Amino acid sequence: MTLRALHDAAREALDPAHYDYVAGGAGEERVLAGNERAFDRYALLPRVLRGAEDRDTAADLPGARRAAPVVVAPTAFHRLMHPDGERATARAAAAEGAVLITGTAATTAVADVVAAARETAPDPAVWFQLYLHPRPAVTEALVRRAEKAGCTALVVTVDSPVFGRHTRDLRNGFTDLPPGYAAENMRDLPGAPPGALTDIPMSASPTWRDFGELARMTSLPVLVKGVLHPADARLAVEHGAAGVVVSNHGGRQSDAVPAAVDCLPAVVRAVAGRVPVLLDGGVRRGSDVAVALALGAAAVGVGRPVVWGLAAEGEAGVRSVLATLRDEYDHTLALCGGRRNADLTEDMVVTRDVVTRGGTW
Ligand SMILES: Cc1cc2nc3c(=O)[nH]c(=O)nc-3n(C[C@H](O)[C@H](O)[C@H](O)COP(=O)(O)O)c2cc1C
Ligand SMILES: CC(C)CC(=O)C(=O)O
Repeated sequence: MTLRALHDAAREALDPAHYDYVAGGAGEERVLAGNERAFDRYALLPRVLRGAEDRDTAADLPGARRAAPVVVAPTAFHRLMHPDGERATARAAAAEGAVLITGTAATTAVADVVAAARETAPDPAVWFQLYLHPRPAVTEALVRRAEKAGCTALVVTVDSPVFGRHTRDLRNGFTDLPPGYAAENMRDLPGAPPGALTDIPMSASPTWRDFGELARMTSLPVLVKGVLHPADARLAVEHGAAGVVVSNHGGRQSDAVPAAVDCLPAVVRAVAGRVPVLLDGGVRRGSDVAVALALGAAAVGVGRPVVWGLAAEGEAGVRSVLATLRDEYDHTLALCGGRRNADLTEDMVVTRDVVTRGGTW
């Protein structure tokens, strides 16, 4: 099934309020729409006669050597989308050699997510996404939980000092998990009530100093997710980040920010090769992956398409999304005359209006 067909099947399968939770964004959903539209503006200028055989698309990421360049971005509540929930997503990602970022808002505990991944592959890469909790003891407990489970990296989301205003959720009255579901990673934490959406901490107070403390409390690599400004990318590296994820949270936080991919080149320049830069938001085809990699990303994250695959067909649906993007990307790489991700360079990305105007670039 194509990604579009999986989306349509997911819409059929899901409770409309749950569909809207995934599909929707903040405010008027301008950023949500803009993330995808931004990719439409870019075109790839191939190089020819370079030899495009024996392609190898593996990426070296923190805590994930030779991973697929397409990473599963953290998305909440997989058991609402399919009875097999995060376990299905974990098995699919492991089978496809993709990093899975599971998060604090998962409806399956991180130890069970890693165990499911290990049923499929001997050495899967599962990263754990968290927020900086107002109580440092809770943040630390989450870190230890992820370490004990066998996660190979942590991802701290920094674009959510407050919850996003998801217009559709407010309209549908979807403001918390239904009875019978919980954010399982929030159970039995020091001083934290168990598992409701509102227990998932989004403190307005953390600073780079708090991030630095977190990075020092663990030997795992710690990435920062939700950076758009190049100065913040520089600060992230200075405070010990092992990677930077350029992201506007899929248009679910501010509805006034630029498209994620449009922020990528400046962040790549600011980071200057010191750590890998990842990008998520609006990646829907292999050529989007190629554009992001050419603009300097080491890998991309996909959010909604993975959830559509899960809702439509469980583990097989997620595998199909990851395999489709991988195959399309590999094909695009060949058509660009490339054998390695690094063969895609910034000069090969042009904006379509520049081409049509016949201008110089
Ligand atoms: C349903 C849903 C839930 C999400 N939950 C989280 C989360 O718990 N933590 C987080 O850092 N990002 C979360 N995100 C944002 C994604 O990690 C990612 O940034 C975004 O989905 C990328 O855009 P895309 O959906 O266009 O691929 C969520 C996104 C969606 C769609
Ligand atoms: C439970 C939320 C923290 C999940 C989230 O980040 C989102 O819905 O965008």
